[in-house]
Amino acid sequence: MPFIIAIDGPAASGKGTIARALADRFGFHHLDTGLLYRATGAKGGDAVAAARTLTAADLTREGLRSAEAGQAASRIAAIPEVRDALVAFQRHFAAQEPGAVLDGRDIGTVICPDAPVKLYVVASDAVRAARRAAELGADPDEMLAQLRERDLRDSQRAAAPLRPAEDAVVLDTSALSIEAAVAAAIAHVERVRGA
Ligand SMILES: Nc1ncnc2c1ncn2[C@@H]1O[C@H](COP(=O)(O)OP(=O)(O)OP(=O)(O)O)[C@@H](O)[C@H]1O
Ligand SMILES: Nc1ccn([C@@H]2O[C@H](COP(=O)(O)O)[C@@H](O)[C@H]2O)c(=O)n1
Repeated sequence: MPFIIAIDGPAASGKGTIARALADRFGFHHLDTGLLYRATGAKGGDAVAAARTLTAADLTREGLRSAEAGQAASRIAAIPEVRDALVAFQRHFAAQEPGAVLDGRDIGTVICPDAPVKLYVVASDAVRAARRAAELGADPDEMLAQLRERDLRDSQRAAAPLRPAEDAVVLDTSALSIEAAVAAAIAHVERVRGA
């Protein structure tokens, strides 16, 4: 049976960084599920049709990591039919041997509710804005406003809102280096796997 690691949390909290490192460390597959929503939003037109016809090529479109693509993704991610269209792909991905790491907003709550490891990665608003500003070469105040707007929309939507699963372990990376955050995540996975 594949070992599934579900990682959720608000924007720029460090989910993807930790997810990639865990996949690397344990030899698991990794899926950044935010990319599915970014690619769907970037296709334009009818979002439900875009989600239903998403291809691998759509995921390589230029500009998907931009702040604008993140905002567009968050708007279409509130549409239940868009989310429904992306569920099967994510669950199929998660079923790969020897295991998979998926990061997003609803992995522990909706996509893989039985995952043995669920991490909910957080960091303070100011830290997240500073990290994203450095990453995109953007203004930290502008990033702060955008992150807050996106988090609010993601956590208040009716369909699969952003929230920790009841059995998720919260990892606050505000004061942690990337190395320290990854080490904490690896230690948790090893505890669960050894249990
Ligand atoms: N512990 C950390 N210390 C310093 N910088 C970090 C840390 N974790 C992540 N970063 C940096 O912060 C930025 C955001 O991290 P990352 O992309 O992993 O966040 P995310 O939660 O996956 O974001 P999103 O949900 O928007 O995809 C990246 O530039 C990353 O290198
Ligand atoms: N499982 C997920 C993943 C993402 N979203 C939405 O997509 C937006 C972009 O995600 P990033 O992780 O790439 O920043 C995000 O703000 C969510 O609205 C989602 O709903 N569920």
